[in-house]
Amino acid sequence: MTIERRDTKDELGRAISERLIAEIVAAQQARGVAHIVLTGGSMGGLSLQALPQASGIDWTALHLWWGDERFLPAGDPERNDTEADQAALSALPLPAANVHRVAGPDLVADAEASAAAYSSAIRGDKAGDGVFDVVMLGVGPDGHVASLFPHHPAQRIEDAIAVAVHDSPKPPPTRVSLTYECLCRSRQVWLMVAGAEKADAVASALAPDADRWDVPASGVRGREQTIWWLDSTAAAHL
Ligand SMILES: O=C(O)[C@H](O)[C@@H](O)[C@H](O)[C@H](O)COP(=O)(O)O
Repeated sequence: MTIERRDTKDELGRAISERLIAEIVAAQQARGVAHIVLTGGSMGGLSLQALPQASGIDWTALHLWWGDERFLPAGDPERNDTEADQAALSALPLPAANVHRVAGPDLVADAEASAAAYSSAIRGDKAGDGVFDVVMLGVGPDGHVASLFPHHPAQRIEDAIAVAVHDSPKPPPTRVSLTYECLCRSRQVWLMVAGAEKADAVASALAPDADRWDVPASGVRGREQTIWWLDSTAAAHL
């Protein structure tokens, strides 16, 4: 586990974005393809900011996924992918088929059907082992990651890649999330946190006795690397 600190949220976002480009290039060199999981939240857009100017990326060999999605129709301003589109994706020369969106109510009957379709997409992909190169996750002030919330039963689902989440404490109430099992199969997991209101969650997640039921962010790790990207205010209680 590594902690990367930067003074401000902007510096943090820039550093993440530059490192992301380096990891995409490295994955493509090593395995011919890069599978990256994006996050919503305020760090989501910041993490993508340098991509439109990146050189050295084979755009046809880059696949993008999401750690969670709000169960809303395509293009809804509240969807995590809409935010990513606006932040950078629409400016990237990426084949549309490489952008793996979570289906909303315009495409499937319910969040269960969406989670099943998303799981099949991950399983059926060329990297069908579900091993992502980098999973990026924002962390909520309550310690949630993706749509795995403290004391929420969706956290307890096993033997699944993605789950439907109902009655989310953070609106909107219906979502689809990757499971711990899937997230922790990734090579690298990055937890990206900025802001004083997250300092307690960061300290709790990094405490040696942290329990993921109480602090979901403490339960995700990469197989090769786990990086906590923190600005100075989020790191204040460490
Ligand atoms: O669907 C969501 O609600 C987001 O994906 C969520 O999980 C987010 O990443 C965190 O809440 C951190 O968000 P901020 O960085 O905006 O605080």
